[in-house]
Amino acid sequence: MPPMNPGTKYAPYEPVNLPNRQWPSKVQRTAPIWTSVDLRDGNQALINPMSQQQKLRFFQLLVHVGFKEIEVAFPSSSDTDFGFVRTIIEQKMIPDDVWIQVLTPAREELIRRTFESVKGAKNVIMHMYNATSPLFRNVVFGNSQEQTIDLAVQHTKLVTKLMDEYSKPENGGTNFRYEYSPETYTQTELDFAVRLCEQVRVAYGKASSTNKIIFNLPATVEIGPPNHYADQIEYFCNNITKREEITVSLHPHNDRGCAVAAAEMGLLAGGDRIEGCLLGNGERTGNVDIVTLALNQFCQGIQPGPLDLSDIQSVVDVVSNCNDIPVHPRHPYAGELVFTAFSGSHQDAIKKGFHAQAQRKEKGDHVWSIPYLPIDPADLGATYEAVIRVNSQSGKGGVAYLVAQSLGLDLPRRMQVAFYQVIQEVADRTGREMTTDDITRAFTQTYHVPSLALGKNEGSMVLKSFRITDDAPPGLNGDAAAANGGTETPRYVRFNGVVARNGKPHDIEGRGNGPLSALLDALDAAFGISANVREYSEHVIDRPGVFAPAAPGATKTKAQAAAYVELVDASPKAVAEAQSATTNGGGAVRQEGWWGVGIDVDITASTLKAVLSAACNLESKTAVEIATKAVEQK
Ligand SMILES: CC(=O)SCCNC(=O)CCNC(=O)[C@H](O)C(C)(C)COP(=O)(O)OP(=O)(O)OC[C@H]1O[C@@H](n2cnc3c(N)ncnc32)[C@H](O)[C@@H]1OP(=O)(O)O
Ligand SMILES: CC(C)C(=O)C(=O)O
Ligand SMILES: [Mg+2]
Repeated sequence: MPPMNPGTKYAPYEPVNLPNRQWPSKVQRTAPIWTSVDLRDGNQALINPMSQQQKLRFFQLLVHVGFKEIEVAFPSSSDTDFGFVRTIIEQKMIPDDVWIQVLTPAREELIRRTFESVKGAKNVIMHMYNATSPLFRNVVFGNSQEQTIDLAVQHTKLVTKLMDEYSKPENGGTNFRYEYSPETYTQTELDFAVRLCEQVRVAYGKASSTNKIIFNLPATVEIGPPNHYADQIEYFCNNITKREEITVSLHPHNDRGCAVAAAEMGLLAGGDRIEGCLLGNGERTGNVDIVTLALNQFCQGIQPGPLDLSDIQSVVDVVSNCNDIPVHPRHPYAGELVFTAFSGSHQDAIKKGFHAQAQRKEKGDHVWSIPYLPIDPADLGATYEAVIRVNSQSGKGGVAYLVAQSLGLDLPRRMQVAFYQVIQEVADRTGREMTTDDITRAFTQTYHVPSLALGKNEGSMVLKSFRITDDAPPGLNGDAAAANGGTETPRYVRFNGVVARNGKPHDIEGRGNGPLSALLDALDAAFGISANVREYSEHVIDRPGVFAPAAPGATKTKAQAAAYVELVDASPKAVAEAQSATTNGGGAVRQEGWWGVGIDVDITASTLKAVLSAACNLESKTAVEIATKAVEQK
């Protein structure tokens, strides 16, 4: 069968003749009026429309989020909808500054029923619609253009009359505004739609600059690209008279997946107001998603009016529960995975971005600028925990970021590589994502860092006590330093200490030009562990985390220091092997290094502990096994 030719089946949209269009060079600087239609358009699209209880819960969320206009029902459709409107009015659940909106078709009995439903409410937007496109005129109503205008005009006059009645104090004293929707606006001839709205405005007779009539221009079905919608809105704004008495409202649906873009371009084209649903529920592919729209504005530095989405998880919970539709994990801003980077290069950039941002902040620059994160997750109530997650696609940057976040440790770059290799191996062996908890446990166990929170693994050699004393041949240390200006002099020290080896205490002793080399000398003498230091660094732990509270025995006021040491095996056997590998390989072969970490309030003690931690790993060469066990034993 030959492939179907869509050109014979589907008609393209009709471009708008708008040679001097202005909207493409405009920039949005203010928030529109936001109107939620979750409880009407969203509700009518559900497999099971919401119960009274669910509608109440949803309504409370909408009020809490800050909506001042809420389409609460299609009251003539069912007892549930009618009853819901009565409940929120009679139980005084509508804040004084909130306008409820109710939708009715242009049918007399349904309009009357709709007015009955809102009796006694303080502020009501009465919303009437009829479809206006040729397809609907011909197929659904069998109406000409003039008959369609007549339908809208006659029923608008009825609306005006009923508004007069229901606004009398004895009938409830309601304040009314009128909204009219030429349903299927985007498929209607534009000049006809404008002519129709002009006549509706005249029939309404109450529009003024302080009581604007709302013309809601729906993309009932999204049939063209977003620039087409914008052209249609700009055309309407240019051609309707008394623009100052009109609120132009946008009501995009998402059939082509472009509702957010259509709304944004429609605002540039002159729209004042948006009707949409939280997280994009609604007929077929949904109404425009107000969460996305509002947060798109927020991260352009625009306060999205009264809307407060700083607790996005509550929004997700209520919306998905009431609609009984889950939120996609990649839904903009709200999905579970939208702040998460698994891949190594993204993690590396994010980690560097956070570091640079902290430095800029110290200089008073607070502007958010982090690679791959268009918005600060904290602004939506999300934790940074979600930002970086580690699996087999992750790199050293991500692992180091999690260690820094959970333990407050800034690993030296080459140690990041070493620990990353351990974690990669563990991820491959276990075949699953490494959680922050997994990585934290693996780290503390691999480097033998005892922690109150994470239990003990002190390794096979534990420092119990120590003393460092000057041990210079006569004339060196202080004397020689004084003699040559106090700068270049080697300083000889003696280490005396007790190290428990596999639980058994040993008095050990050594000499060197500093505490670190003196301890290495002692380890060689006592246990035959011969090693050289390749890298050493230290820092104060100044971030909240597992090690921020003082360790047992530490004074509360003194911060802990972290020391990192990399040792290489200096035994004659290892040195000979390295030499022969270099000779046979034709180039310098870098010997494997073994890292250790020490944490203590005393900087010398943290250094000595780091040496012992590295020495344990050098001796046992089982870092990956230890880490795997730590993860699996959880
Ligand atoms: C794009 C939108 O979202 S529009 C909103 C749509 N939402 C809903 O329809 C949800 C609630 N609706 C309902 O509960 C029902 O449809 C009701 C109660 C409004 C009406 O029910 P029914 O009287 O059984 O009519 P039904 O739903 O079949 O509507 C079709 C009739 O209404 C007419 N009609 C449709 N839209 C309109 C309108 N906007 N104004 C006037 N008449 C209309 C049709 O021409 C048709 O008339 P006919 O029976 O003489 O041929
Ligand atoms: C009732 C109207 C505004 C509507 O929901 C639509 O056209 O999509
Ligand atoms: Mg709609």
